[in-house]
Amino acid sequence: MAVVGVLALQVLRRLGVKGVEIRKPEQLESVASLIIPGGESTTMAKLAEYHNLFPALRDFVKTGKPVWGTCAGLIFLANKAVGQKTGGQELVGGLDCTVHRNYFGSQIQSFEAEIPAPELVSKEGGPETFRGVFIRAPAVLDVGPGVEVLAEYPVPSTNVLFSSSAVQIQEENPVPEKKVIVAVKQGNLLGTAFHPELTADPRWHTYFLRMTVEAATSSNTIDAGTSSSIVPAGGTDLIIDEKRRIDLPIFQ
Ligand SMILES: NC(=O)CC[C@H](N)C(=O)O
Repeated sequence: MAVVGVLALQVLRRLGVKGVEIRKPEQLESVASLIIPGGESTTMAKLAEYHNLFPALRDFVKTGKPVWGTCAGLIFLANKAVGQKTGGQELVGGLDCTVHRNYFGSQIQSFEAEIPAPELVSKEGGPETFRGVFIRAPAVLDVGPGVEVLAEYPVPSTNVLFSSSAVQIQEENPVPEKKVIVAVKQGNLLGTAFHPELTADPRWHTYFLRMTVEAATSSNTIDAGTSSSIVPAGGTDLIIDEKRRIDLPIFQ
């Protein structure tokens, strides 16, 4: 869990953005947006409970400031999760969708795939697809009306998935390719089932930074002034104000 958080911080650093680790509820008051990274959602929930972070995290979501949940973070953000350990786990909620915690199976069924994401490409440019790294990954089973689907993984019909997942494919009776939702957006909430910080492609990060800048600008928390620009791989400039640098915290 910590490793993923550190990797995520490295991507932000590469992009010239300051990330801070959130360990106490009051730290959430001074940040413009929040990334809830991957890990193991049951353990993360226990830690969040122990540090009394759930009420502050829910309040943060309600402020409308951008929150990005990736992998276990996506599970955290979902209104509903299935496939949980006995006794379930507390969720932050806010993202109107149902996720399956281990949709693609166990650790050894982790995989990588090229996935199209038209909305990401329209904002960040670059190749039509991104490389999705799925590690014991969740998937979104259904979404509410206000949720935009940003990426779907066309599960190859030869793939035999985890027996208790929503899709079961028997070899003697192959079903046609099924599209599984792996990235969603609802207002300022972003959810991804994969690990973008494990690839060299910064576009999901710059996409979220753009959301952060836009939200901060519209709520007038950024002064006009000297600004530097981040040029993501896609080529589109992302303007980040240098005077009041945006803190992008990693909750882990
Ligand atoms: N890579 C991940 O974050 C895996 C998440 C894991 N399936 C969970 O339940 O938390």
